[in-house]
Amino acid sequence: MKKIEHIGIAVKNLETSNTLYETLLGTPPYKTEEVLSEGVRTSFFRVGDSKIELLEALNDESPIAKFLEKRGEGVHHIAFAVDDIEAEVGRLTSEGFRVLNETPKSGADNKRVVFLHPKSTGGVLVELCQEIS
Ligand SMILES: CC[C@@H](C(=O)O)C(=O)SCCNC(=O)CCNC(=O)[C@H](O)C(C)(C)COP(=O)(O)OP(=O)(O)OC[C@H]1O[C@@H](n2cnc3c(N)ncnc32)[C@H](O)[C@@H]1OP(=O)(O)O
Ligand SMILES: [Co+2]
Repeated sequence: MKKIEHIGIAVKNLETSNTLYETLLGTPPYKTEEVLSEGVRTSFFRVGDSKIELLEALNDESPIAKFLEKRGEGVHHIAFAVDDIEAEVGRLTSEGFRVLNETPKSGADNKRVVFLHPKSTGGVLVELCQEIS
């Protein structure tokens, strides 16, 4: 794992939270993107070498909608950058972690992503992401 690539935060309203985080971080979001396969609209803020990813649900089936209903707004996942996502999936599977999607899927901001179930990681949803070159 190279670094914390981003921290994902579930929000009810992206525009409202964009304003809040722009004031908090002193910088505007550098991009907004929809990832339809995840049912999310997301915006990204740079923080040093890492990022904050705000996530708004696009529909009721979105994992973000379910999370908001159960837990309310707040930290949803931590994403780690990796060089070789298939190798990391193999390593973590053999260590007993529960991988939610063994085949990487398309994420936001030009990444392939894999999630680990929070029940296998001490209650934190973990995302692995590899930059698409
Ligand atoms: C923008 C694209 C991409 C990127 O490029 O960065 C993203 O970040 S997309 C982000 C949204 N997508 C995902 O989250 C995909 C992976 N998530 C899932 O597959 C599911 O959300 C889940 C983690 C498997 C949970 O789904 P489900 O089992 O249907 O929900 P439950 O509510 O029943 O949860 C079961 C259990 O797990 C706890 N939980 C759920 N979400 C989280 C979480 N984010 N962090 C910590 N714990 C979580 C939940 O509370 C339940 O526990 P108990 O209440 O103790 O049973
Ligand atoms: Co993410």
